[in-house]
Amino acid sequence: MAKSSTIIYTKTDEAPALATASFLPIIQKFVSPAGITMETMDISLAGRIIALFPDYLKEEQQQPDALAQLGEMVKEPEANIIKLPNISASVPQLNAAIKELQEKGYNLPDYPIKPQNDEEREIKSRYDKVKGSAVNPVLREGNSDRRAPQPVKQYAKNNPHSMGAWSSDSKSHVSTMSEGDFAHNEKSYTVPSATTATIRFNKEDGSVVELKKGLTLQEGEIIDATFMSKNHLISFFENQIKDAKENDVLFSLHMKATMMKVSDPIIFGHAVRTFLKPVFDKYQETFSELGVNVNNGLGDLLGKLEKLSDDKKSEIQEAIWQVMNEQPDLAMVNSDKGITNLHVPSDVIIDASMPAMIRNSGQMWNKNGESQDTKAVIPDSSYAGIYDATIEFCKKNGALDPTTMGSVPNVGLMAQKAEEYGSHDKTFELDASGTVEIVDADGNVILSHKVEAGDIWRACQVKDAPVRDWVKLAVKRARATGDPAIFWLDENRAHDAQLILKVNEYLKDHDTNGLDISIASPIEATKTSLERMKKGLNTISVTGNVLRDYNTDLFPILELGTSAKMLSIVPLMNGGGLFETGAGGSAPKHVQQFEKENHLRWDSLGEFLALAESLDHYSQANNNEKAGIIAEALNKATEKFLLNKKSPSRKVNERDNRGSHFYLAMYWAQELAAQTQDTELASQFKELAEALEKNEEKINQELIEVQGQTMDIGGYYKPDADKETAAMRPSKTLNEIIG
Ligand SMILES: NC(=O)C1=CN([C@@H]2O[C@H](COP(=O)(O)OP(=O)(O)OC[C@H]3O[C@@H](n4cnc5c(N)ncnc54)[C@H](OP(=O)(O)O)[C@@H]3O)[C@@H](O)[C@H]2O)C=CC1
Ligand SMILES: O=C(O)CCC(=O)C(=O)O
Ligand SMILES: [Mg+2]
Repeated sequence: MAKSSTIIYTKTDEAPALATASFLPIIQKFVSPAGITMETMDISLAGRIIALFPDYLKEEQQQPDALAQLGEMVKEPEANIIKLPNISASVPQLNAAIKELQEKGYNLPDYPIKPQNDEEREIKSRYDKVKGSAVNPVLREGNSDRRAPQPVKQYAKNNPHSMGAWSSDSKSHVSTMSEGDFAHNEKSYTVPSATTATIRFNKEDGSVVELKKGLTLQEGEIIDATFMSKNHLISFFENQIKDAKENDVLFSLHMKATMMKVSDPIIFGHAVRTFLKPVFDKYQETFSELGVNVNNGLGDLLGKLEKLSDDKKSEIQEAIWQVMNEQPDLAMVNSDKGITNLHVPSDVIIDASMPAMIRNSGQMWNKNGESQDTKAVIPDSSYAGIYDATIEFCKKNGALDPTTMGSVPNVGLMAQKAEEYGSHDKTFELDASGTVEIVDADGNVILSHKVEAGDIWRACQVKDAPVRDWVKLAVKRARATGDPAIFWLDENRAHDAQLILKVNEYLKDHDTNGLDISIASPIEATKTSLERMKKGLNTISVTGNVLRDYNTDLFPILELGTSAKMLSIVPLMNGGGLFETGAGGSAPKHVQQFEKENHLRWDSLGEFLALAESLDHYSQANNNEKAGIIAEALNKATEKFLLNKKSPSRKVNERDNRGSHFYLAMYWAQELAAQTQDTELASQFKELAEALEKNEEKINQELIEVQGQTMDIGGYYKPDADKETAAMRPSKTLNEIIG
């Protein structure tokens, strides 16, 4: 049970976890006068791994399964959770985290990629629970409301970020499949009455495999099935590699291998294999012996070569470089270190990578560290069109102007593992040709596909209650803002056609008088939204789960320069509140900078916004006036923070994340001292405000003088808690004031 006096602040990974070590003590100081306890729950990758293996660990090493507990909590009306971004681990990240924990004395088993016996299969199935996007879908028992708050938008208009210029002769473009992909093979069905289904694979040789049993389907639920044809995918890659070479553009693959943890690493693997086909043809046997898993990227292959004798290693490395030379240049993740777009599946994540490319004149980095026109390869065509439409818009109109452009907030359907993002347990790479079918409890075949060996088949679900709630939230946002709302749904797509029937039906439950609510395909909706945006007008995008993810990086990155400044609320369907911080991730490169020179450029604005919403929700849910006043003061402090430009600098020896927290605290205390609704609170915070003001210079100095040195906090995935605290709270003066 969630206690009603408690707000949960999640402990996650990387930059957000570092920021928490500095910011949480400040929060605790400010909320305690309202009787609120801030409790942390550890959902970091390391924490989640440890929680999986109590039977392998010493008692003092064990940790409870905080994610499972939170998963229950979000269903209770008292839930009030601030959720920071966490690592959605690819296999290379998972392996690195396991290795770090093993080195710290945790007797954890290795992750068995190809389990050989029951014990290994059991270990793998445990690890698969923490792999990829394993946190967000569990916590998201509500739909999402993501937008740029007014002061943030105003700040961007007054202080525009750089936007790379676009020219009409840019060769950059999006390439996507025109047949054989998930989009083109999709079939969809709305369940008339509750049933329990089975996913059955009738193989060509006559054998039958039950891929999944006990799939419960609720009345009114939409279920889709589709597959990606391996043959079509490979010939698509072959054509695109050739085309990139001919047109002298960088080849760049954009996937969501973290969130789409089953399908997308396989697709990624096919890209690597196709790119290096002659090498794979020649050395397949050696690669199998080495246990190369190409789904983990070129990095895995190169790493495994280290096990070979020097001669053999050089021979294969030589062969790889030779093929790489003949192929088009790859977009680079890090040109200095020679890390390509195909090295690690979690290095290039489409939601963040495509907007970054668009903001950078449609260019990515080549091996010489120069930016160059790029072919963005997005195999499945379900959503690729929105990036194509945006790129074509920029070619025609030039870059958008942050000082005048409008906004595209989002209302996203994501509750209860909606759509593709809940498909992992129903995604299969097929080992033979045959027919995959979903069969209901009465033996009726609901959906069926003919497949070939190597195809990736998947089913996606969306329950009825989340759809109703999503429509309600869309109407609410349209009413609150007066802005037009567009449901981004394509009547020609099987799933969307089913959803459109529901949207039209459920809109009737609301007063939509005077509101401008329409339905348009994602491509048309992109065009309309961009045209309006250029004129300074706002358009609410009401989308499914994948476009929620894409749009809440795409538009914010163009509008605000980053999605870190988004307000990201999840009104939980049972009445609680989940407050996500920003729309971005955990920015691993910020940690690298921190370790190199003790400067953390993570901007906690997302945390400030989420915290204010959480306190406001708390105040209303518990009739706690003080919490409301503290929330309002925080919002005012955040405005002042923006106005006075106290965000972290990107450069060492200037104010970083820690210094930005100091300013937030000072402004927050000043606002609380100045308000007149609660004189007790005012007097409590007056002294604090004065102490912070008086020591401003000294604290700044203490926070900056520690920078410029390497920083070791005793680990990456599980840092040493004391070292982390010491690193993130280096100002003695500030610590004494905060306590
Ligand atoms: N909700 C969640 O839990 C999410 C988790 N993730 C996870 O995050 C990791 C990294 O993903 P990636 O796709 O690189 O996306 P990120 O959002 O972490 O990073 C992309 C870039 O955005 C900028 N950025 C994002 N947030 C901030 C911030 N608060 N302050 C300053 N800059 C910020 C940085 O750019 P620059 O430094 O150039 O300014 C950063 O390099 C992955 O493990 C991914 O799975 C990703 C998205 C959401
Ligand atoms: O859960 C994840 O892997 C990423 C989530 C994400 O990118 C988002 O919600 O915007
Ligand atoms: Mg995202």
